Amino acid sequence: MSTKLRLVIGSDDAGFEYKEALKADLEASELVESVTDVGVDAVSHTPYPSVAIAAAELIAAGKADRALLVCGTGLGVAIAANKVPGIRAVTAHDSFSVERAVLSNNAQVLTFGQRVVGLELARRLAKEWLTYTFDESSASAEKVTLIKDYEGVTSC
Ligand SMILES: O=C[C@H](O)[C@H](O)COP(=O)(O)O
Repeated sequence: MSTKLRLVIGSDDAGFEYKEALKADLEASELVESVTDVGVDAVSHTPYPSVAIAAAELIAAGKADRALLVCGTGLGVAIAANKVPGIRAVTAHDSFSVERAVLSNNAQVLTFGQRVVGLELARRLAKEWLTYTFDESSASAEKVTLIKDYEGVTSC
């Protein structure tokens, strides 16, 4: 079985430039199997909740492993993605939080704010994000299970 990641990437208009730059980086990574772009493109103006929910639903359906989403702050896409059952989405603009988002929280969705973080830092954080894998036997796993139990979703 391949251990490479099936990724989804998306943004609203406010995150479009970063989304395009990050997409190119992810597509070039040897840790990535595929990158599915759920928009926006250069002409569409889909609002951030629609993009984030579309991305999160691909993960919830088992069609992707993780998503990287960008809006103005990273907050709106995280809020929207978290409405999809089984999804854990976080905004993180520092290296330690990105690490813990995976290793502590088993978050499948990472979000950035184009109006908050510099592009080169976002690119570096995304690169680091790919290297982490949640350990189901870790002490963190039972805490994540409490979240799953509350939701009543076991598939994600
Ligand atoms: O969280 C929302 C995002 O930052 C979005 O890109 C901008 O939203 P707004 O236009 O409602 O401020």
